[in-house]
Amino acid sequence: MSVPLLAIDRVRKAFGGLVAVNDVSFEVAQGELLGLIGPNGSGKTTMLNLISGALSPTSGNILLSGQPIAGLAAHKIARIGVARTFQLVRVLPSMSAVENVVAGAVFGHNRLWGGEALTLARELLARVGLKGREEIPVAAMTYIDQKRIELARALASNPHVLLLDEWLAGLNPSELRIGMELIREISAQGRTIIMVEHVMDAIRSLCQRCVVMNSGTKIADGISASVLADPEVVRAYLGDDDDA
Ligand SMILES: Nc1ncnc2c1ncn2[C@@H]1O[C@H](COP(=O)(O)OP(=O)(O)OP(=O)(O)O)[C@@H](O)[C@H]1O
Repeated sequence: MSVPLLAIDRVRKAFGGLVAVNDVSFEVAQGELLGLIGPNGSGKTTMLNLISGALSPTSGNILLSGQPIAGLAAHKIARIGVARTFQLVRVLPSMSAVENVVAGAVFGHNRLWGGEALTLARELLARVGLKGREEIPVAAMTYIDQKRIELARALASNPHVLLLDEWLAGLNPSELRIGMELIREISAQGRTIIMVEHVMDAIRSLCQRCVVMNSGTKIADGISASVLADPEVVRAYLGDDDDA
């Protein structure tokens, strides 16, 4: 059997007495676009923080192409090939769009410098729909454009795995369509993606498979259409602010 690109193996994260991630295991295949869903506070962002190295697990293993990465510093994991976007966009506001993306190329897995980094940054900005706006300071750009920049910056490191933390949140309906199309395109180019998302239409339409967490525990893992119809999953969401 071939090694999965990413293996989460009985990963646990406790904050004092609160178990935010409770012995969760799942695998992600090369090229897969996996949805990671669950009600508010179910442990999704904590899981992304464990994969990207912002947090160390209390126990369990995380393997990227068979190599253990759990507990390594975030910058090391970035170099090995994991990039992410954040729930609240994190861009460098005083810098231009292209400078932000160059930063991703310089510090990530790819590590390009100078002209090469600049060329890649311009290509990626065009790909996310920002051609002609490369030199504008990020602070002067709209929210969706800042999200595009953050995505381009993550892609600039040419990551093996791209983690999207509610990348579609806060977009209006027409921006949402554009955003979904962009994720679809990036996935079609073969990039492996885990997307944490509350927009269920996006999960249904983009992710063939999804993993569901509730109170830190994995409660479902499978084909999105059947997982979303699973009574336990529906129950987990009842009473939650699912804005889908
Ligand atoms: N650094 C931390 N210290 C203490 N508790 C934390 C920390 N980070 C997360 N938690 C707690 O862990 C639980 C899971 O939080 P997490 O942010 O992972 O959930 P989530 O599924 O991403 O939620 P949402 O959909 O609302 O973003 C919550 O109870 C949260 O309060």
